[in-house]
Amino acid sequence: MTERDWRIFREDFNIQYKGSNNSLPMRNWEEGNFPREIMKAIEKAGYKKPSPIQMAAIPLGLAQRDVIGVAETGSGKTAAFVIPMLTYIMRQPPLTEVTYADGPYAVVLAPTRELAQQIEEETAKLAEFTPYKTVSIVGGQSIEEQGTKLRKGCEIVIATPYRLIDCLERSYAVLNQCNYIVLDEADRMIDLGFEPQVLGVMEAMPSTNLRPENEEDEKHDRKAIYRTTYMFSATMPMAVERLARKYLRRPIVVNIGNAGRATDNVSQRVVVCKENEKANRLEQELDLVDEKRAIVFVNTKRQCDNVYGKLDTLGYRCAVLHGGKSQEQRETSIKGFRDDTYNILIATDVAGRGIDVPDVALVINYDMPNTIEAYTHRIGRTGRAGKKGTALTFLTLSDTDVFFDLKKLLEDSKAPVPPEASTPRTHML
Ligand SMILES: Nc1ncnc2c1ncn2[C@@H]1O[C@H](COP(=O)(O)OP(=O)(O)OP(=O)(O)O)[C@@H](O)[C@H]1O
Repeated sequence: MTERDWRIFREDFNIQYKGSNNSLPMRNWEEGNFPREIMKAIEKAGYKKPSPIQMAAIPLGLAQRDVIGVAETGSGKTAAFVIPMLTYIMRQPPLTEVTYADGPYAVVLAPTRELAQQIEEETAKLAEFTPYKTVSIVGGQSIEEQGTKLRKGCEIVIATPYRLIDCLERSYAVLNQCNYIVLDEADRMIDLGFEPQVLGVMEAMPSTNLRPENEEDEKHDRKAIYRTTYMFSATMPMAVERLARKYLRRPIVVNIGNAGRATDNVSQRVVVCKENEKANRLEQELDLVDEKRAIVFVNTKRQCDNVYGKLDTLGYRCAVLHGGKSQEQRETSIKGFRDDTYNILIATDVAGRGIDVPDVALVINYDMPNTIEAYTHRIGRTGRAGKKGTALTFLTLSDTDVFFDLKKLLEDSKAPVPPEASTPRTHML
């Protein structure tokens, strides 16, 4: 293809690069030249063709370039970093009883337990035909058991930052030969105050393989191993850019679509109402959705239990997901929502990020979140993998702080803006 053809190809898939990049997008899986074990897993997963973020980011990971990936929710970011990660590991000497002691070859950090476990499932799916072991290191489970699993050795660790730092400090984990790190939902990890722990993990990795500051000093030996850092998220605030400047070497920014914009597959509706009208409206909406899957987001654990109590009494098949529940209760809720034991999940923002349950038809913001980023991630739980979805938000006079950002996002998405939500804040007060 000519340069003009490539430009048209990038425009068709809304792929934008920033940084000195000489890798071309991967138009189909065959162009990735992956080991056959990985191709077999991709075929078994039913991934007919790569999604745009995979087309752009996978070739960069294969070339061991540092990548900042910014894409809409539900666009396939997980496979976009897992596939090059597995290919990188397959290029390393197989680990043995002895060399396992130097730790894993790769680490993936995620902000929440649920997202870490979902990444572990996607990794297990894609690594099915390889001999590689993955250990999940998240809170809410016994750290001693996790230490035992780590001592047995693994190629990949998927972790939440706080628990991994705890394991490093107790010498349950070492990262002496880890040259591949992924920071998924990086903005959320910073929001949650995990920056010190993320820095601690980066510092525990060998610095000998950092790509040189200037390109001329790069080794021109194709077999050279450089540390690869992948940073992914659907929004990219300043704090994350600062982290990238500190730890990534001449990263290539891959932007698919307009970062932070709600996906086009989600039709958004906003209803302005009073707090005491929400329960009735919720019932009306759930009756319309019939037995399809719906997620109802609320802002507090108390509200979560309150809405659950109302719906359970009315006979709805519903479950709750919030930080006040035990890890076992949270896993039961997610598992039951996946296997259709429940078709309604009532959740706080712990489920808002990165949770991927197929065929969620409706997301209801029973409470409007406090930030527009949280709104974007919540509604991204529907309209995934190219399917359509609906998001309905109840807005009250106590949400005026976010009216302006919401109105702008709705206008950008060409979604209807209720007249009450478009009046200036002073008037509302
Ligand atoms: N190439 C593909 N073809 C079809 N389906 C895919 C492909 N890649 C990933 N998927 C599926 O799409 C869904 C969304 O993938 P994933 O969870 O990685 O999205 P994401 O961009 O990480 O979303 P989030 O921002 O919520 O983390 C998953 O069910 C995954 O199995």
